[in-house]
Amino acid sequence: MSTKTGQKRKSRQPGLPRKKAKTVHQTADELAWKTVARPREADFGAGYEALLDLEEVDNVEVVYEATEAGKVVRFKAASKEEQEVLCENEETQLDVSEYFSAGEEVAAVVAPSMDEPNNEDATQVPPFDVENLLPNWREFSLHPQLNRAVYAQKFSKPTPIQAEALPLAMQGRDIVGVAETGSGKTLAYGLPILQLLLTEASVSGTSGRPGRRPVRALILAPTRELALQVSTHLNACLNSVEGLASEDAQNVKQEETDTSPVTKGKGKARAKGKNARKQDSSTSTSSGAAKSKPPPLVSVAAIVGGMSAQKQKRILSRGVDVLVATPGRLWDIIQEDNELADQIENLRFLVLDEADRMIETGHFAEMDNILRLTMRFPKEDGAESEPATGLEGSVEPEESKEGVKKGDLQTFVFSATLSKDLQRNLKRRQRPKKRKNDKPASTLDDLLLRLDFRDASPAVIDISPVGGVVATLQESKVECLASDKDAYLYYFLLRYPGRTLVFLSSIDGIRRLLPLMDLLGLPAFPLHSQLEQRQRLKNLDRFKATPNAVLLATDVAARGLDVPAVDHVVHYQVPRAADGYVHRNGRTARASRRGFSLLLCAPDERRLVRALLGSLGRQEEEIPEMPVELYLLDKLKARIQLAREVDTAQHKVRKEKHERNWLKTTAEAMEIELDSDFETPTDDEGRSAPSKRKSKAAEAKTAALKAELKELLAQPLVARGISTRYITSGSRSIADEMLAGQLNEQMVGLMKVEAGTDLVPAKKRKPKAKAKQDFEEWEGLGE
Ligand SMILES: Nc1ncnc2c1ncn2[C@@H]1O[C@H](COP(=O)(O)OP(=O)(O)OP(=O)(O)O)[C@@H](O)[C@H]1O
Repeated sequence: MSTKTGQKRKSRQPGLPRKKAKTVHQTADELAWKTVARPREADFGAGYEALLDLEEVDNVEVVYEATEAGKVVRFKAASKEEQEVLCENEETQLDVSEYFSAGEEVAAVVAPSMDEPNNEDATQVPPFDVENLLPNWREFSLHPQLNRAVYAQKFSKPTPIQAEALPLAMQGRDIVGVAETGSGKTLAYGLPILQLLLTEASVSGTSGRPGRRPVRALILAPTRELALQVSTHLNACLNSVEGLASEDAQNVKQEETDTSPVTKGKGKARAKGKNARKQDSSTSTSSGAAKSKPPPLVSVAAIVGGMSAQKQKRILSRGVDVLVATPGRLWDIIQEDNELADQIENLRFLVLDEADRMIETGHFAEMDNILRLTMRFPKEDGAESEPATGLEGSVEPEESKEGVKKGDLQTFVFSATLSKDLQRNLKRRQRPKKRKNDKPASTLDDLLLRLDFRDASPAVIDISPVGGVVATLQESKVECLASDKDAYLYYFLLRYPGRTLVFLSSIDGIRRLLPLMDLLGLPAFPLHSQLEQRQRLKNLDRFKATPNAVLLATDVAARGLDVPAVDHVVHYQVPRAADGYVHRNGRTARASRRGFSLLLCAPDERRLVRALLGSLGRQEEEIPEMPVELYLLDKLKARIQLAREVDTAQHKVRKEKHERNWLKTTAEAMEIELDSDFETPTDDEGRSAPSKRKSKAAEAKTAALKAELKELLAQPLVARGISTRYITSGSRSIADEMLAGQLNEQMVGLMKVEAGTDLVPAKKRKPKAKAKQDFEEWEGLGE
């Protein structure tokens, strides 16, 4: 399955004789697009192949015509058919560079392609030996394709949320699922959806289905990254049997069928898939199967921002069974696509993933509009909905024992942080009762209570840990002055090497910290909303690929991002709300792996920490303190001080150069000859002596500071009591530990330990001394 998000369009091949081609006007969709190789510079690495595929088209001329509706684009293509269709969208000219520079505003689509391996033969998927290979999944009777995918991804057993949600979802129940971050919620709702769609498609087949296939499942996600991730995750279940074929094929019956198109992987495996396809076609030419490319059995696509409306429509028109979308972009498309609106009205599955975040991203209105389409009877302000009429499907619905009608919409709401109150209200479908002086119900309450659950009593599965803490997460904190946070962070990074995600509350903070990290020789990458999407993904990729890398991020990275192997999360600033703390921590300790979080808390943030933990039903003292060798910390402070000076000096030199260049360029543009008093040129020749001296001095100062920093960084950081000259002397001999490789590589004399293994319990705070008069006893009036 291929994914396409960008596009490169050639209007006409140079040198093509225009007159010879018989041209007709076509829409962008009707042109004969061909996939072209992705340039190396556009390679974002594993997991993000979805973001850019290129297409080109030959023998097409683009012409602009003025109409009453404004300027429109027409495509003149050499073709046999003589038709003229108006293409109204200027976006059809979008090319790759526009896509990159357009940042957040443009839309991207991850979508199935017809020329990739498809699972058309899923009806012939060989039986899977679930008894022996996946005994823990046996009871769910998954479709063989899903069993194979689960096996290929080495998911030996369902996670607790999956184990609870799957049977209920397969009974047709609506589900409100709350489980810790990284606990496999995506498949908890994804597997039941794919199970039903694969089973239905296996029975009915797809090739014969006429017209546009309707969207059966809609998954709404709050961020572009999360939506792409969900779609990739689900696609992996439809395709990823590659690993199985190579590693464990001998265990699986009818192994030869693993190389059928049904079992091809996506993403990295695509190249292999193509080769295999070539072989397939060479061996099966008689059947002609390789030539005809029917649509995939079940297709998953994400509409998340990044490309033209034309392309999105084209993807949808090919038929998408599971649509993963962010609400804003989806609503834009629905407004222009009545057919899609109809399909949303007749969905089989509706999923809200990280619903609470969707409100924060400001998509309330769009999400509300989309949800209205899914209601049986649009209702006012959360009023109780009417019961189902039974007219929804062509088949008479059957009552299940829970009162759910077969074929009805099933709604799944999942998050790691849905409040207990909201869960109860969702279940009862009640607005919280308003009492006098009550705060208004939250926007999220309002929104979710608009959901028209078909299930009289949606199942609530809440297996979120008490206080939001994942069992494999070790938390800690350091109380320090705000001005010392850099030093503590530096200390942490050297003391406990590992992949570390540092959350800051402002982009300015990231911009300040980044050069410091660079000067201190730490591999750090930024991630925030002002970076172009391309850069964001690139940095994420570098972070994944670099050992001990540091990602400096705002809360844009707090939810849903499933970056494997994040060892540590550092809250450089305390998050503003409790769920922010839970979700940030959730980027580590995922899928039962160990993880560690450190909260850097300045004195003025302590109240916030107390409130935040209080709302999670916890106390400040529960979070142990990270031990710090103050002797070494002082040495690190000296390094940081020097690095700051270098940064300031460099900044000054850069600023001066920039100003000189600006003056020169402006003068040239205005055709003004600058007075000799002005130092205009950037080259040394034309500049005045004092100016040259000044900048030379600044550059020399920077160079000297840099040399000083280099020297300081080269000096080993030695813990107190350790002799580096004679490793068997000093107050502690480190010879044996050195030989055993037990020592930290950055800090001489400290043991190599994982973060979290040497924590000290937090100090109990003394209760504030009561005011004196409290202790003075009334002794009555003297006689
Ligand atoms: N049964 C399983 N066994 C092992 N790993 C699994 C299983 N199911 C999913 N995973 C893996 O666990 C990781 C986390 O899954 P997922 O992203 O669905 O978590 P989540 O609960 O949605 O997290 P968040 O709340 O942060 O969005 C993914 O890398 C996924 O591949």
